[in-house]
Amino acid sequence: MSEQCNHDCSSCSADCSERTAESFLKKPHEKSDIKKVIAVVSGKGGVGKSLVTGLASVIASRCEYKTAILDADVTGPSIPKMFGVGGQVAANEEGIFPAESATGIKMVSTNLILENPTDPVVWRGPVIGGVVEQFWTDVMWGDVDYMFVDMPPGTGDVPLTVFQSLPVDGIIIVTTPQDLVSMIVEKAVKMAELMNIPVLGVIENMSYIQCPDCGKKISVFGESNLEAIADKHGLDILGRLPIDPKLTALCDAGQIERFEGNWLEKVAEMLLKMLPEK
Ligand SMILES: Nc1ncnc2c1ncn2[C@@H]1O[C@H](COP(=O)(O)OP(=O)(O)OP(=O)(O)O)[C@@H](O)[C@H]1O
Repeated sequence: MSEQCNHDCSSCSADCSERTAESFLKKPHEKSDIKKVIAVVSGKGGVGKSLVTGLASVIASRCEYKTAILDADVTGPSIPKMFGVGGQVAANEEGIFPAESATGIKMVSTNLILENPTDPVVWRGPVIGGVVEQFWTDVMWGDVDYMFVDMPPGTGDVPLTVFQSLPVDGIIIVTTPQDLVSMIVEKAVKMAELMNIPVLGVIENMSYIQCPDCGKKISVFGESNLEAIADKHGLDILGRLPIDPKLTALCDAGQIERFEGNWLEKVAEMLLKMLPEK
């Protein structure tokens, strides 16, 4: 403990015995009142984490929750495009105003900060972590029931910063049916355990394709071993998403809010249980 200790670990860099994981938590902006924070993670890139973040947010919004997305995938932000949100977010001397989608989902993303959204983000880990923290501390989010955090892929430096700085209530793990991915799911589960954050469940993306003529489901990547992994770790399976060209088209057109499909009904049930009062 330093001699001038004021017991506010967030303003002190000393690594003393008084410091707890909680003390790394950053305070949100005073104009933010965020009830629940759910992080969407994947052990590796390209499994559809952003798509699941988008769909879960649309479901929360359809359940009439005030919904927001913090796009923590700073180097590969895809949320604004999926929602057809563009331009730069506004700011004043007090802070940053989040952008809003057509149905009123609030969001902040690096792509809404950069002058040109096709500029690559070539920042080092600590800078990226700092940007995510600022999305939490400097954005005037207002009243939010559910905030979904689209995490950077993997279990590295930036996810660690996010888990330490934001009061994450639970995580959703996104996976695909390949065998390699099951190992990666275990990494995500173990990271959540280390951080003491509950795993709300797992969603398998690209689970199958459905024949448009006969309705048969074809497991393109082979049979999934999701049940075995879920059993091993006591995880709920929150849904399985097909590979659906309509979803791709909606994402590309910025129309994700129009998706139809009941693949993630269990997500709605979970949200209604976590926050019965709106
Ligand atoms: N089940 C699916 N059906 C159809 N298209 C899909 C599906 N999953 C993902 N896609 C398409 O792939 C694109 C990339 O997915 P997404 O951005 O969600 O991956 P990601 O895991 O977030 O990637 P990264 O981790 O690299 O950021 C989506 O915009 C969508 O067009």
